[in-house]
Amino acid sequence: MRRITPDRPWPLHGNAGSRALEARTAAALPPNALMQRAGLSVARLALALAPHAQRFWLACGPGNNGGDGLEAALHLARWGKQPLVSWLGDAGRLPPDAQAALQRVRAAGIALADAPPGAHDFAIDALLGLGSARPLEGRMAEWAERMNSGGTPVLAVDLPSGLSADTGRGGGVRATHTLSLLTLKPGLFTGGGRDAAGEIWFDDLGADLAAEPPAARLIPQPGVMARPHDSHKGRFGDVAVVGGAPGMGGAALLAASAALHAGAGRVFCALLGEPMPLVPGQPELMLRDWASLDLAAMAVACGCGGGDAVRAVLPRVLSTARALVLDADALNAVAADAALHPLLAARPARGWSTVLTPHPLEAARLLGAATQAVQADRLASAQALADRFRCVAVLKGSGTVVAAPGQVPWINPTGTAALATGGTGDVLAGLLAARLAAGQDAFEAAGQGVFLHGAAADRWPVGHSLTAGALAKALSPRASDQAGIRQGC
Ligand SMILES: NC(=O)C1=CN([C@@H]2O[C@H](COP(=O)(O)OP(=O)(O)OC[C@H]3O[C@@H](n4cnc5c(N)ncnc54)[C@H](O)[C@@H]3O)[C@@H](O)[C@H]2O)[C@@H](O)CC1
Ligand SMILES: [K+]
Repeated sequence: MRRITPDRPWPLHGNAGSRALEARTAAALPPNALMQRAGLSVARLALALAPHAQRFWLACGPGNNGGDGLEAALHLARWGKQPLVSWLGDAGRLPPDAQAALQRVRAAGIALADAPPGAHDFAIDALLGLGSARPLEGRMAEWAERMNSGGTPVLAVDLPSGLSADTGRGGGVRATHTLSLLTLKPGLFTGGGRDAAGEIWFDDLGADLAAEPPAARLIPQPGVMARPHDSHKGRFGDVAVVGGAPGMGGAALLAASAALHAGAGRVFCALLGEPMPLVPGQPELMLRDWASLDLAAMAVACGCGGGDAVRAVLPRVLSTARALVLDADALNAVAADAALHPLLAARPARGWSTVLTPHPLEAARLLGAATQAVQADRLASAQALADRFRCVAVLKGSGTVVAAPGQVPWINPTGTAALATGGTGDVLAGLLAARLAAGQDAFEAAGQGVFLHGAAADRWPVGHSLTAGALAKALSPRASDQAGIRQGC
C-alpha cells in the first residue's frame, strides 16, 4: 500500500479493466482471500491515518464494497478499536465474498446497526464501489451526508461512494482519503473525482496490473529539459504567438511571456490589434506584423485573445506552421468554420504536429455537443477530439486529459482551482509552444506541459493570489528544478 505521487506513469483501469483484473487475481487465490486482503488494507490505513481514534464508523453497503468494510471491522476489533458497523445489506442477496465477511463479523460478535452511530472519531465509506449504478438516495444518501458533515476524516474504500470509476461523474461521499483497491481508477483523477477522493492511496492486492491494458495513465513528473552549457538561443527554437485582437492584446502577451519563461530561444508576438513598439517590462519579446513571420520555422501558438480577427490568419497558419498550438478563439473559429477542417486534417500527413487546448465549452463546440456531455466522459471526449482532428487534444479542467490518436490518454495529477482564473490558459498555450519549439514530440510536450503548468500552481505560496502573469514567470525551468525533478513521461 502506498500514497500515490506522480513518480511514474501509473496505469489507470476503468470499471471493465478492474473487474477483469479482479477475476484474474481472485482465480489464483483461495476463496474470499482477496476481500480479506482488501479489508486488512483498509483497516491498516485507517489506523495509520488516525492512530489515536477509538470509534471507527464503518458505513457498509449491500455489495462487495460493503464486504470490504466488514472485513476491516474484524481487524479494527482485533486491534482493540471500537468498530461501529452500520450495514445496509440484505443477507439473502449478498454476493458470496460479502456473505462470507458477514458471517465472520457475526461470529466475532460485532453488532450490525441499521443507522449511523451517535458519535465517531473516524468514518470508513464502504457503501458503494465499482457497482455504483445510480445516484445515492434514501438511507444511503443520508449516511453519505452524515459522513460528509461529521467533521472527522473519511476514508473511502475503493471509490468515494457514488463516483463513477470510469468518468469521475456522480458521487455523494466527499472523502478526505481514498484507498483504491486492485487498480487505480481514472474517475479518481478527473472530473469530480479529485474533489470527491481527497488524498489517494493504492493497494494492488497482488494484482498484475500489466495483464490488462489501462484506460489512461497518470502523467508523471517530467525531468528538466537539459540545457547544455554550450547552448545558444537557436537551440531552443523560436515561438510565434499570433493573437491579441483589438482590446485583447494581454492574452497574447501572456502566452508569449510563458513561452519565454518556459525556455524558448526567441519569442515573437504578432498582435492582430493595435501595434505596440515594445512590451513594457518584457523587452525580450519581439513584436512583429504576423505576415512578416516565417511561421514554418517556428512553433506557433495561435488564438490567445484572437477574437474574430484570428479567422483571417488561420488558413495561412494551418498551412505553414509545422508545430502549432491552437487555443481559445482559434478553436472557436475552427468549430464555426468547416472550411478550415481540411487544412487541419492535412497536417499529420505532412508530418506536422498540432495541439488543441480547449476548455470544456470549446471542446463542446468542436464536437458539436453540449458541455455537460463533454464533462460526462472527459476521457472519451478528449479522445474523440484527437481522433476527429488527428491531433493532440488537451481537454482542460480538473484532471486535464491529454489524448492523441492511437495513444493511451494521460490524466494530469497537478493543478488546483486557483488555475480557474483569466489568462492561465494563455500561459499554457505559450508553455506548450515553447516545448514544441525545443523539438519535443507533441504528445509528450502536451503531457509534460500540463503537468508543469499545474505544478507551478501547486507550488504557489499560501496567501498570495495567483495571477496569470505571475504564473508565466513561475514556469522557468529553474523554478521547477527546485522542486526536485526526475526524468519521466
Ligand atoms: N469480490 C472481491 O473479492 C473483491 C471486491 N472488491 C470490492 O468490491 C467492490 C465491487 O463490489 P460490487 O460489484 O458488489 O459492487 P458494490 O459493492 O459497489 O455495489 C453493488 C450493490 O450496490 C447496489 N447499488 C448500486 N448503486 C446503488 C445506489 N445508488 N443505491 C443503492 N444501491 C446501489 C447494486 O444493486 C448492488 O447490489 C469493489 O469496488 C471493491 O470495493 C475488492 O475489495 C476486491 C475484492
Ligand atoms: K466506497
